[in-house]
Amino acid sequence: HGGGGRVTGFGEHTDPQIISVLRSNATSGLEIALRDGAWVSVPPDQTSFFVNVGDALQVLTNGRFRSVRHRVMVNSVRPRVSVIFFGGPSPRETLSPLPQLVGEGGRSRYREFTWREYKASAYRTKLAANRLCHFE
Ligand SMILES: O=C(O)CCC(=O)C(=O)O
Ligand SMILES: [Fe+2]
Repeated sequence: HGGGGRVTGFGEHTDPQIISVLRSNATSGLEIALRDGAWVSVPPDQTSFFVNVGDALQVLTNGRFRSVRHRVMVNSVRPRVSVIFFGGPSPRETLSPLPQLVGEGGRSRYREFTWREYKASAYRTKLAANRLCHFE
Protein backbone atom coordinates (compact mmCIF):
# COMPACT_ATOMS: atom_id res chain seq x y z
CA HIS A 1 0.00 0.00 0.00
CA GLY A 2 1.18 3.50 -0.82
CA GLY A 3 0.53 6.64 1.21
CA GLY A 4 -2.55 8.84 0.82
CA GLY A 5 -4.90 5.98 0.05
CA ARG A 6 -3.05 5.02 -3.10
CA VAL A 7 -2.44 1.34 -3.63
CA THR A 8 0.65 -0.08 -5.29
CA GLY A 9 -0.20 -2.64 -7.95
CA PHE A 10 3.36 -3.56 -8.89
CA GLY A 11 6.15 -2.46 -6.57
CA GLU A 12 9.09 -0.28 -7.59
CA HIS A 13 11.89 -1.95 -9.51
CA THR A 14 14.14 -1.74 -12.53
CA ASP A 15 13.64 -4.19 -15.38
CA PRO A 16 16.50 -6.72 -15.51
CA GLN A 17 16.74 -7.34 -19.26
CA ILE A 18 18.15 -5.29 -22.14
CA ILE A 19 14.96 -3.67 -23.31
CA SER A 20 11.26 -3.73 -22.37
CA VAL A 21 8.58 -2.80 -24.87
CA LEU A 22 5.28 -2.01 -23.19
CA ARG A 23 1.82 -1.42 -24.51
CA SER A 24 -1.14 -0.53 -22.28
CA ASN A 25 -4.70 0.64 -22.59
CA ALA A 26 -5.59 4.28 -21.91
CA THR A 27 -5.61 3.90 -18.10
CA SER A 28 -2.90 5.64 -16.08
CA GLY A 29 -0.90 3.86 -13.41
CA LEU A 30 2.68 3.53 -14.62
CA GLU A 31 5.08 5.84 -12.77
CA ILE A 32 8.82 6.45 -13.09
CA ALA A 33 11.22 7.76 -10.47
CA LEU A 34 13.22 10.89 -11.27
CA ARG A 35 16.85 11.27 -10.15
CA ASP A 36 15.72 13.02 -6.95
CA GLY A 37 13.39 10.10 -6.13
CA ALA A 38 10.14 11.92 -7.01
CA TRP A 39 7.54 9.76 -8.75
CA VAL A 40 5.92 11.01 -11.94
CA SER A 41 3.03 9.45 -13.79
CA VAL A 42 3.62 8.32 -17.38
CA PRO A 43 0.64 9.55 -19.42
CA PRO A 44 -0.96 6.43 -20.91
CA ASP A 45 -1.24 6.19 -24.69
CA GLN A 46 -2.84 3.12 -26.17
CA THR A 47 -1.43 3.99 -29.61
CA SER A 48 2.22 4.04 -28.47
CA PHE A 49 4.89 1.65 -27.34
CA PHE A 50 6.83 2.55 -24.21
CA VAL A 51 10.45 1.47 -24.35
CA ASN A 52 12.30 0.91 -21.10
CA VAL A 53 16.05 0.46 -20.62
CA GLY A 54 16.88 -2.62 -18.55
CA ASP A 55 19.79 -3.31 -16.18
CA ALA A 56 21.62 -5.28 -18.87
CA LEU A 57 21.58 -2.29 -21.25
CA GLN A 58 22.82 -0.06 -18.44
CA VAL A 59 25.81 -2.39 -18.13
CA LEU A 60 26.42 -2.61 -21.90
CA THR A 61 26.42 1.20 -22.17
CA ASN A 62 28.62 1.54 -19.05
CA GLY A 63 25.87 3.50 -17.32
CA ARG A 64 25.19 5.92 -20.16
CA PHE A 65 21.64 4.57 -20.49
CA ARG A 66 19.97 4.13 -17.12
CA SER A 67 17.45 1.47 -16.20
CA VAL A 68 14.72 3.69 -14.81
CA ARG A 69 13.04 2.74 -11.56
CA HIS A 70 9.29 2.38 -12.08
CA ARG A 71 6.14 1.06 -10.44
CA VAL A 72 2.45 0.71 -11.18
CA MET A 73 -0.24 2.25 -8.98
CA VAL A 74 -3.76 0.88 -8.96
CA ASN A 75 -6.33 2.98 -10.77
CA SER A 76 -9.47 2.73 -8.66
CA VAL A 77 -11.75 3.99 -11.44
CA ARG A 78 -10.76 2.15 -14.60
CA PRO A 79 -9.17 -1.22 -15.25
CA ARG A 80 -5.65 -1.12 -16.64
CA VAL A 81 -4.24 -3.73 -18.99
CA SER A 82 -0.62 -3.89 -20.13
CA VAL A 83 1.44 -6.29 -22.20
CA ILE A 84 5.23 -6.25 -22.13
CA PHE A 85 7.95 -7.85 -24.18
CA PHE A 86 11.24 -8.27 -22.30
CA GLY A 87 14.28 -8.73 -24.53
CA GLY A 88 17.15 -10.24 -22.58
CA PRO A 89 20.38 -12.20 -22.99
CA SER A 90 20.53 -15.98 -22.86
CA PRO A 91 21.78 -17.46 -19.56
CA ARG A 92 25.31 -18.25 -20.78
CA GLU A 93 25.82 -14.84 -22.36
CA THR A 94 28.62 -12.74 -20.87
CA LEU A 95 27.93 -9.08 -20.17
CA SER A 96 30.31 -6.18 -19.69
CA PRO A 97 30.44 -2.57 -20.89
CA LEU A 98 31.10 -2.23 -24.63
CA PRO A 99 34.72 -1.05 -25.15
CA GLN A 100 33.51 1.69 -27.51
CA LEU A 101 31.43 3.15 -24.68
CA VAL A 102 34.13 2.88 -22.02
CA GLY A 103 36.53 4.81 -24.23
CA GLU A 104 40.31 4.94 -24.17
CA GLY A 105 41.55 5.40 -20.64
CA GLY A 106 37.96 5.27 -19.42
CA ARG A 107 36.82 3.21 -16.47
CA SER A 108 34.54 0.19 -16.81
CA ARG A 109 31.89 0.59 -14.12
CA TYR A 110 30.89 -3.08 -14.16
CA ARG A 111 32.81 -6.32 -14.03
CA GLU A 112 32.15 -9.09 -16.49
CA PHE A 113 29.36 -11.50 -15.51
CA THR A 114 27.01 -14.00 -17.11
CA TRP A 115 23.28 -13.48 -17.32
CA ARG A 116 22.90 -16.63 -15.26
CA GLU A 117 24.95 -14.99 -12.47
CA TYR A 118 22.81 -11.86 -12.57
CA LYS A 119 19.59 -13.88 -12.36
CA ALA A 120 20.84 -15.98 -9.45
CA SER A 121 21.89 -12.84 -7.62
CA ALA A 122 18.64 -10.99 -8.42
CA TYR A 123 16.41 -13.80 -7.19
CA ARG A 124 18.12 -13.61 -3.80
CA THR A 125 17.12 -9.95 -3.37
CA LYS A 126 13.88 -8.02 -3.00
CA LEU A 127 12.09 -6.62 -6.06
CA ALA A 128 13.09 -3.04 -5.16
CA ALA A 129 16.80 -3.82 -4.67
CA ASN A 130 19.56 -2.28 -6.78
CA ARG A 131 20.62 -5.50 -8.46
CA LEU A 132 23.58 -4.06 -10.31
CA CYS A 133 25.55 -3.02 -7.24
CA HIS A 134 26.86 -6.61 -6.94
CA PHE A 135 28.54 -6.27 -10.32
CA GLU A 136 30.18 -2.86 -9.97
O1 LIG B 1 2.24 -2.90 -16.17
C1 LIG B 1 3.13 -2.12 -16.46
O2 LIG B 1 2.93 -1.12 -17.15
C2 LIG B 1 4.54 -2.32 -15.97
C3 LIG B 1 4.82 -3.66 -15.32
C4 LIG B 1 6.28 -3.80 -15.07
O3 LIG B 1 6.94 -2.86 -14.73
C5 LIG B 1 6.97 -5.08 -15.29
O4 LIG B 1 6.29 -6.08 -15.56
O5 LIG B 1 8.20 -5.11 -15.22
FE1 LIG C 1 9.02 -3.26 -14.93
